[in-house]
Amino acid sequence: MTTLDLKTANCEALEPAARAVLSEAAYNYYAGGAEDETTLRANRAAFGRLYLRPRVLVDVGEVDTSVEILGERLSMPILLAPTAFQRLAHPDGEKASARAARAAGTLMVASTLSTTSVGDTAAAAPGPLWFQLYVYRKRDITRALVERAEAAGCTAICLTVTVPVQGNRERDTRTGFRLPPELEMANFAGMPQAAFPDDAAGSGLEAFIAREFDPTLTWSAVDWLRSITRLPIVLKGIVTPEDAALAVEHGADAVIVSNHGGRQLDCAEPTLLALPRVADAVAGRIPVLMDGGIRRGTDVVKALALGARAVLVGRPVLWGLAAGGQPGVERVLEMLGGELRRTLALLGRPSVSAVDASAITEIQGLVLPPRG
Ligand SMILES: Cc1cc2nc3c(=O)[nH]c(=O)nc-3n(C[C@H](O)[C@H](O)[C@H](O)COP(=O)(O)O)c2cc1C
Ligand SMILES: CCCCC(=O)C(=O)O
Repeated sequence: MTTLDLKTANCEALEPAARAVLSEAAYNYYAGGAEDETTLRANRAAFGRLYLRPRVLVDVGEVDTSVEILGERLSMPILLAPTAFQRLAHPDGEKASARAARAAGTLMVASTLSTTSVGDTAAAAPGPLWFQLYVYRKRDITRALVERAEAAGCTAICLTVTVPVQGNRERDTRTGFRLPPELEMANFAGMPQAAFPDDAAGSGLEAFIAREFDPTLTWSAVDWLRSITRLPIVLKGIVTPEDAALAVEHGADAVIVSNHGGRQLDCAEPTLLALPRVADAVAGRIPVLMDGGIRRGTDVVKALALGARAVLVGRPVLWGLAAGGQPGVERVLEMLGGELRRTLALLGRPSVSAVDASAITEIQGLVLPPRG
């Protein structure tokens, strides 16, 4: 990958460059979704159903993309979603992504299933870092993970609630997805949990999840988590108003509208369409974030207009990382941030807080919050 390639690409254009350097199994693990990948495609397609309503003759000489989330001021409402196994993409893996997030003035959510420990990731890029948590059958392990995240200085725990069992990822079954022997799940260093079961046919990750993740998890796990940490709790994977109301009731400090990038329940509703209903149920009591299919600055604006405080990006960061390491991820963030700034100017909304439902057209079948 040359610097020129990085300069000319947009987010989606980086995917082929990443594919060229990834193993077949790693590429398919990153790119893939569950079953027929209906939700994977629908997440992206939903953005095409919404159009923007530019206001003209507005002073956009200064455009402010900054936003505040859980007490942190970020340069833009674009965070790095938690994604597992980043050293499959590049030897610098999670450290490179965390440094790129820092350089861009935003933050990364470090996955439980990282190939770099949360302590090493935090040390590589001092600043705000959230830790994404999966709850294990063995609660001692879960508690130890939370303690490590706290010791590393993480500023929030992001509990992902979309994986009671793994989605049916046929690409990974076909490739027999597993980690190469030189990589481990570094948050479990020294524990049997650091490796996939070695006798599993098909996807090693699926066997690992079946063995370790707690499928009996209920809302009481959120109360338990609250009892063991004072860090803010962000619930990732809320897509219905019913669950949004429960999240607020159980003391969540923020929610992320997410269907796990179409990797878990296929045919789940695209997140852009779920977002306004969740935002409506939350009614401003806590911040609502969203992810799934964000590839352009206009996508970010559409999500903000439907009630999101900020968005997260998953796969584009992996493409940038694979194609160019830390500079590749920096380039992804620069492209998205630049597109966002230009979109706000063209839209006649000189700041993120000036974006409300009046920025988008109404589409039949979409329940939008009332016009601001
Ligand atoms: C390769 C890959 C690994 C992921 N690993 C995790 C993870 O460890 N924890 C988690 O909460 N979400 C994980 N996700 C889901 C992302 O956080 C995010 O919800 C999703 O990728 C957003 O959609 P996008 O890729 O279209 O931006 C992963 C997604 C991908 C593509
Ligand atoms: C399914 C849980 C493992 C990592 C992950 O979240 C993903 O691959 O999407």
